[in-house]
Amino acid sequence: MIRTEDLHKSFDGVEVLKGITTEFYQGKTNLIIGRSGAGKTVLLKLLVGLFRPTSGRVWYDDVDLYSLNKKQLRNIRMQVGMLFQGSALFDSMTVEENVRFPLDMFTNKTRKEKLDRVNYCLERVNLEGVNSKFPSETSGGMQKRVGIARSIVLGPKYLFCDEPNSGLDPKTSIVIDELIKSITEEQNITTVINTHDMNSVMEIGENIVLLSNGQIAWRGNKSEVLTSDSDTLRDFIFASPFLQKLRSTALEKE
Ligand SMILES: Nc1ncnc2c1ncn2[C@@H]1O[C@H](COP(=O)(O)OP(=O)(O)OP(=O)(O)O)[C@@H](O)[C@H]1O
Repeated sequence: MIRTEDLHKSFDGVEVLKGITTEFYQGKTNLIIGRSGAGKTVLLKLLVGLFRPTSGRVWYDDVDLYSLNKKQLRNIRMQVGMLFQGSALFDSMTVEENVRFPLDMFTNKTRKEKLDRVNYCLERVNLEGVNSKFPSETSGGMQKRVGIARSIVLGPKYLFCDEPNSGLDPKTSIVIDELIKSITEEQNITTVINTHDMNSVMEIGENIVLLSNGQIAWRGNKSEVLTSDSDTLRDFIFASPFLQKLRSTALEKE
């Protein structure tokens, strides 16, 4: 589990996060949602340790992230997988080399052990046999799956995904969402996903944190979305008249 405790973050005196206290559960897909500028990326960066909070704490289970020295931080980082927006693959490396990269960086495994692990992860994302292709020779959805294989190659306890569906069509997005959810469950990972995607909210929203103006405006799961009486949530999720009508119809049928 990851827990934040009264997290504040300011830039040049402007407060962007105003006291975030919440929990992200193990074995679940935890979603951070909210309008542009709400503070989602800043929160994700604080969770990963890319920014320091102005005040407050981030707990990885019983470890206080911002009290760690460099060596302890490196140990925690080895337990963290990251899936970046746009996949962030190295263009000059093959798929195999991309997925192997964290193993080369952080482990002393033999070449054979690394290859076995890479092949296992590629198989897990249904990409066996593409080892020698370059990212430019694969589709956006395949690149995303290579990114997922790379993010799980070290067997992370914690997985952070920044807009995993950006640039993907709705069907491929669902495939990626389902893949992240099933890997999260099967490997009991604490997965935190920053997303704008309403399909993701309704498909894999097991613990949803809605940020608005740097604060938590609502928290719940996908089945609570439809019936919530939070105005902020309703304005965000059911932004179009079409979706508002769909919601009213669903509520009438209850
Ligand atoms: N490094 C920074 N320095 C100064 N201000 C920043 C910095 N990073 C973010 N901000 C500000 O923090 C606020 C929240 O930004 P953030 O990127 O977290 O929003 P977001 O919810 O992720 O939006 P989007 O969905 O558009 O990515 C914005 O007003 C932004 O300008």
